[in-house]
Amino acid sequence: MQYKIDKGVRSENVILDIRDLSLDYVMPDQNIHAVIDLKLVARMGKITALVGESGSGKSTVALAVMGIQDKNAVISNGEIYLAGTDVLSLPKKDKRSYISNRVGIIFQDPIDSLNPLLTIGEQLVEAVLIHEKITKNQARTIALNQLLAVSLPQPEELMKKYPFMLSGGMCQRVMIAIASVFRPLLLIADEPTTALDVTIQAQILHQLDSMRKRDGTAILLITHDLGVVAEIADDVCIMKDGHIVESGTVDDIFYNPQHVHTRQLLAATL
Ligand SMILES: Nc1ncnc2c1ncn2[C@@H]1O[C@H](COP(=O)(O)OP(=O)(O)OP(=O)(O)O)[C@@H](O)[C@H]1O
Ligand code: NI
Repeated sequence: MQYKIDKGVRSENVILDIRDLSLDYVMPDQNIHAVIDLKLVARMGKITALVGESGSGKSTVALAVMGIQDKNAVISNGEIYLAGTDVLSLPKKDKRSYISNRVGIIFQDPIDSLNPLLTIGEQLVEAVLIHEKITKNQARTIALNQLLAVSLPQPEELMKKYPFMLSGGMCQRVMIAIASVFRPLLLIADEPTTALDVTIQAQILHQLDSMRKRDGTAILLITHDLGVVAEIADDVCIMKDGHIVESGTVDDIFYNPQHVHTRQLLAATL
């Protein structure tokens, strides 16, 4: 089967281009229209924020891009172009590796995302070895450098520790180190700072920003916190009830909001 490829998408530094995506959750008594005709673009070296209240469909979008949506999810329409190829048109056998070679993801609860039974070092080395054909020792060196890159002190000691021995903020940095180990084109961060206290939040956002600058990663930042958006995002998509009701640059959204829902969100933040 021929994949759907759009070369134009590639030339404009567009890493992710979601076109008219509709996704339903099929329930015994009804279908929930979780995503409706959604359009969203993420560009190389830019942070695109996907903002909306709880239940608006943000995580559903993230899972659909990763190809790991729940079993009862049905995509009824649309395309998800990742680096120029519509991942929805890829055969099942190619889809997982195509996506996982290009996209990293971090979730709200870093402690749950790490394996409690393996040390930080084991998990990082494993992540390196998935993507590179190198020796364990070489992978260890890369792992140590990754921990330094996310400003974690004493990486040698840290490698020997288990996740429960770390604070939430440290775990989230380890997750960023794991997600960035293969320099993904796109990083999806789903509420990455929600579970953390304010000073740690700022440090994690700083790590995402330096990943964007250093590697040119396109970042899709999912949040309901417009304060975070103002601080770090380039572009913003406002989501409500499965729709994008408004999108634009940070300045557009904050200084010239068009949609009543955007104004309500802004008013609630002040
Ligand atoms: N597997 C599922 N089956 C049925 N409904 C689901 C399923 N997963 C999510 N939903 C529903 O789909 C809608 C969108 O959920 P989603 O988790 O994408 O929202 P969200 O914007 O990420 O919310 P939050 O900010 O709380 O994380 C919600 O109404 C949710 O209850
Ligand atoms: Ni969510």
